[in-house]
Amino acid sequence: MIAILGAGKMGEALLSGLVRAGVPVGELLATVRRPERGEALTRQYGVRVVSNAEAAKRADTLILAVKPQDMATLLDEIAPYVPAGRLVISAAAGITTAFVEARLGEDVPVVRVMSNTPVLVDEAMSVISAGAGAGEEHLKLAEDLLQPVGKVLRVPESQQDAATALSGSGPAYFFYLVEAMVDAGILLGMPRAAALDMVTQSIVGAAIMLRDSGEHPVILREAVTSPGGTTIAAIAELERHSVRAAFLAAIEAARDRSSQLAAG
Ligand SMILES: NC(=O)C1=CN([C@@H]2O[C@H](COP(=O)(O)OP(=O)(O)OC[C@H]3O[C@@H](n4cnc5c(N)ncnc54)[C@H](O)[C@@H]3O)[C@@H](O)[C@H]2O)C=CC1
Ligand SMILES: O=C(O)[C@@H]1CCC=N1
Repeated sequence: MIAILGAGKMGEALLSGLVRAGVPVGELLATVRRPERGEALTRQYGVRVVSNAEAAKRADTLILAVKPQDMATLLDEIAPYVPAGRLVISAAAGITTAFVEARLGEDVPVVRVMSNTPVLVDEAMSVISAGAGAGEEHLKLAEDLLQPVGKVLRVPESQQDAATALSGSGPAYFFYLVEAMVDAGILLGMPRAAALDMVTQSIVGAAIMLRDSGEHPVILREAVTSPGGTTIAAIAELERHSVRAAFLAAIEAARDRSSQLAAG
């Protein structure tokens, strides 16, 4: 039995992925704060919604998907019901495995995962790390759960805040870029729907080339950039506005914010 505690946006995305991956819905439990939310999840997926205490008692694997700020309260609530050896997977940004172990006991194996919303289309990037009490078998269990919904990478826990900043938040940067490019299309007099189509297909095509060609992004960009042409005119403006430096600073800020989240 697998329980998702705090089935909000990320929890529901993971839940839907597990269902698509063929986990029988009878093997899944969810917990929520608002009853209407629970009813909606049961209606859509047929999942049983239970209390945190019941989920902690019954499930072999607990996936914690509440906001970092709500994690201490949730852990204190379930601590009396989580027996030694139960696998706990924390999906919250910034929450360390030590934070979870300190509240559930050192004999509870904890795996920290940072996934992202493309889990909804089975294209997640999930980055996992083992806590002090978790071993190969626990990492393998977490991998087996996450592999059907995307790619899984193991990293040392010291790199989790960086992974959160890069791939956890990553989809938001691309959506932001798409918004900005569509605005540019509007500025040039393009209808919004057509602009969105052009930008979306360009980002999908570029992403697939990047993933499937094995080529370095610089090579792919150079192939688009003709001498004296249009692309270099645009790149010159991006450089003039320090867009590369802005990305470095932005992702560094996200990493720093992730490392502060456990403090509330
Ligand atoms: N949204 C995203 O792109 C990503 C989010 N995350 C992480 O996933 C976690 C959840 O984020 P979201 O899904 O965006 O937030 P959310 O607010 O949509 O989901 C959290 C859910 O937990 C519920 N909740 C809070 N306390 C509870 C309790 N004691 N018992 C039962 N349910 C409780 C809330 O009612 C809410 O529905 C966060 O820790 C975040 O850092 C990680 C990667 C990506
Ligand atoms: O913005 C956040 O804090 C969460 C973590 C990674 C993506 N969304």
